[in-house]
Order: sequence, then C-alpha cells, then structure tokens
Amino acid sequence: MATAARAVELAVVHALRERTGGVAGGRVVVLVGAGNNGGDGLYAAAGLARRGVGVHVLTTSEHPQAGGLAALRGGTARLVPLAQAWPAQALRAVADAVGPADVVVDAVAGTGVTGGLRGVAATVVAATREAVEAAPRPPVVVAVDVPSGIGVDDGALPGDVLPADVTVTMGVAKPGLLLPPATVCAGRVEVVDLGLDLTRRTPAAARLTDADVADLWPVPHREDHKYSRGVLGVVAGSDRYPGAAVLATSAAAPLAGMVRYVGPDGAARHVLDARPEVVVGSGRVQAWVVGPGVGDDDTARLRDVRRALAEGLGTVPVVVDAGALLALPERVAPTAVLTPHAGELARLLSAWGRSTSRADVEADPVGAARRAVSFTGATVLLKGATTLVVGPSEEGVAGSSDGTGTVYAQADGTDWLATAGAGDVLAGVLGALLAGRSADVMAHPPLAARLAAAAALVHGRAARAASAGGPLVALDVARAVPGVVATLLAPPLRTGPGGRMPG
Ligand SMILES: NC(=O)C1=CN([C@@H]2O[C@H](COP(=O)(O)OP(=O)(O)OC[C@H]3O[C@@H](n4cnc5c(N)ncnc54)[C@H](O)[C@@H]3O)[C@@H](O)[C@H]2O)[C@H](O)CC1
Repeated sequence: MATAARAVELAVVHALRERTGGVAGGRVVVLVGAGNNGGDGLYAAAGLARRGVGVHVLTTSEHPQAGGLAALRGGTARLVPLAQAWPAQALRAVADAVGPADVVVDAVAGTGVTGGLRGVAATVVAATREAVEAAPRPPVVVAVDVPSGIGVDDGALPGDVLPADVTVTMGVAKPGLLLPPATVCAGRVEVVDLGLDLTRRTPAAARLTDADVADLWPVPHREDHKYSRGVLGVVAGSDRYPGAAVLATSAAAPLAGMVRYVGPDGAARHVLDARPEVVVGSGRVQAWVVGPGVGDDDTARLRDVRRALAEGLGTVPVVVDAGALLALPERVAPTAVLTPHAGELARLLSAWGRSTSRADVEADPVGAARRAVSFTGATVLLKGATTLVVGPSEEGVAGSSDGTGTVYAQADGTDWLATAGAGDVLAGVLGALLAGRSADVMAHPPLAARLAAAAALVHGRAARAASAGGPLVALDVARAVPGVVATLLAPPLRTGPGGRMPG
C-alpha cells in the first residue's frame, strides 16, 4: 500500500506543478471509499498534507481503512465524512470542495467492486462528475488503480464513473483500463511496478507498445532479396471502387518485398499510376489481402476473392476484409485475420445465425469479437476508435472460457482517422507485415493476433503523423507509414556519461 500511495502522491504533485507551478498551497480533494483503494487515497492525502497541500478528504463509507485514517491524524488534511451526512449536505460538501480544487483523487473503489457503484459512493461520484464539469477551470482527475465503478475485467460502464485524466494503476494495467467503453474514462495510464511476477499469466487484455512493435517488425538483412522479404498478393478494388486497390497497395508496397495486384484493368492502371513498383497479375505470394473495395454482390470480383481464399487459407496468412468477409468458409485457422468494422461484424454474426445489430456490437465490442473468433477459428481485428484484436487461445495456455485469447486493445490513432479508405490502408499494412513474417505465423498461428495489433498501432501512429492535429485523407496515412516504421525501429538516443551523446 505504501508504494501505491506514494505513486498516487507523486502523480498529484506532478499535476499540481503543471497546473499551478508549485505544490504547497495547491488544493486537492481526495474521495475515499471503504476498501484498500480508499486506504491508498488516505495515505496519499497524508503525504500531500505534509507537503503543505490543502487537502479535503471526503469519505463515502463510515469505516474507511484504519491505517490510512491513522496516517491522517495530527496532520492538516480536513476530513469530511459524507456517509453520515444528509444527502443534500453531502452534495453541497462535494460541490464546495470540488469546484475550486486543482486536483481530485478518485479513491472510492478499485478492484473490489463489481457491477457498478451503489449507495453513497455512486451519489458522490455522480456529484463530483457534475462539479468537475461545471467548474470554470476543471480540476485534474487522478484515479487510483481504476476509475471507481468501471468493469475492471471487461471494460463495462455499468453506472456512474468519474472520467480520469490520469489513472495510477497498481502492478498491471487492468483489462477495464484498455477495453471500450471504459477505456475512455481512464485517461493516461501509469502502471506502478509492485514487483509482481506476471510472466506466467495470460492477460485478458493487453496493449502493444512501440517497443513491442519494434520487436515484431521484420527488418531486412544483407542476404535478403525481394522474395525472401515477403510477397503480398492483393485482391482489392473494382470498377466501382478502384481507390481501395490504390490505397491497400500504396500502404503495402514500401513494407513488403513485392506486391502483386489482382484486379480489373481499370483499377490496375490506377494502381500502377500511384505505385509503379506493384506487379500486376497472380503468382507465388507469402500472404494475401482479399476484399477491400469488393462489393459483396460483385460476382466477377468475388471469383478472384474465392480463388485467393482457396489458394491462401491454411497455406499462408490471409487478411479477409470488406467484400470477402461473407465469402469465408465456415471454419478457418487463426492465420486468417478478419478485419471488419462494427457494421460488418454485425452482418457476419447475423449471417452465422446470431442476429446482431451494429448497436449490439458497439455496446459489447469485446464480446462480439470473441464470438466471431469462436464461430470461425479466425483471428479477428475489429476496427474502431479502440481497435480490438483477438484470436483463439494458445494451446496449453489458459485463456477465456470461450476458447479465445488475450484481447489486444490499440488506441493509437486520432478521431480524424474516421475517413473513407482508412481501412484499406490498414489492410495493406497488415498484409505486408504478415507477408514479412509468413513462415513464423504459419509455424505459430497465435502470432497473427500480435502482428494484427502491431499493424493497428502503426496505422494509428501514421494517422497521427498525417493529421498533425487536423484533417487528413487515407492516402496521407499510407504515405506516413514508412516514416512511422523508421521511427519505431530507430535505436533510442542514449546520452553517455556526463549527458554527452556517445561518439
Ligand atoms: N496487490 C494489490 O492487490 C494491491 C491493491 N491495492 C489497492 O486495493 C484495491 C482493492 O482493494 P479492496 O479492498 O479489495 O477493494 P476496493 O478498495 O475496491 O473496495 C471494496 C470496498 O468497497 C465497497 N463496495 C463494494 N461494492 C461496492 C459497490 N458496488 N458500490 C460501492 N461500494 C462498494 C465495500 O465496502 C468494499 O469493502 C485495488 O484496487 C488497489 O487500489 C493496493 O493499494 C496495492 C496492492
């Protein structure tokens, strides 16, 4: 508890310095519940008071953690017990304290709560949220371990939650901090190292970092040639949607050893205008992308899709996108990566006899993605503001009870990425990555999920680079991809002794 409380205290100190330029004299409200989460809040409050911070501790339980209460005693923190107050008095106390505060610490509840907050805790959290939103200069909100009341294991939002700017979480990022919808309430997540050995546990949810992606990315060696680096076959675009072919191949061409394009002459001309490096026509490939820009009623193009699926599935990794999704056989291996958005996933699940609307998928994206994995055996990448990737659980490794593995939740992009053609670019990036690691994926199919998450990270970062805070088009994202990969792969600049760069 001492380590956790100290980390919370330091996060508040940092927030105060950023906001006020100092620490002493800052105004902090700490909301404290009954359990150990509240205990962390109490110890942090005691530490802040010793630094000269003006601390209000608002308790939602009649029995806050005893050790933490003892730590407060004799100090300057003001204790305001809300559990015994009349509701109107309690709400006034919240509004009076929170309105002028610089920082609010949410230590109402942590991992000990399921199914949303109840009673005084729920009322106080709702009132605090209102007061934060109404404040002329809203305080910084620091959550202890998790924003109180989120679904810690599944990312649900079953009731009132105070959205945090920073979550200081203990030991490991809980799934609820990464998974939608709760992930939007977590803010920046800082993990406190408690020295736990987590190597033998399969996390329910994870998020790849830049370093993870750098480790996964295939880097050419001196002996490499275009074929050994991986050839990607792309069945994309149609007379109606030629742009999808251009976007998928433009994203893939710089990353793969070679891209072969299979499609109608008109689209092929556009592809070659944009990327003369692309080879038109079929041939041996180490991975396929099938479906971008192919309508599910386009008989001629679906013939190419089915041919590529028949040739690729089970032999090489295959990205199955857009129009190809409904052409998928009933069962496939995890080396097939489906890349639907919420509407496409709803259609797929409905086609498999589980009537599902887009709203259903949006309400429970993790559950919907897991169901698609259970039905097909494929790896599923569900596109969204937080892109989710999940595949079957690894043999011999404990996963979810439905036979699915870790959910990767990547939130690396920008809202500007919600634009036509962005998915075609992602398909190209993912296809090229799978082509480059084709033999590894076929030897160890669960790798497909990590690579799909890596592609989502690169795609998101490329969008941020292309956007620079403003609007973008999908081709800008494709153009930004090589620079993002270069940055991820660049060795970190280290300063030598005395702060000088090593020569
Ligand atoms: N290694 C560790 O696990 C560490 C954990 N730390 C912190 O401790 C919490 C978990 O503590 P715990 O006491 O088990 O649970 P909570 O603090 O979440 O509170 C439980 C408490 O809340 C009340 N309660 C239960 N359900 C509800 C509800 N629906 N609405 C309102 N109130 C509810 C009930 O009275 C319970 O007693 C973890 O998250 C960390 O923050 C450490 O500090 C570090 C080590």
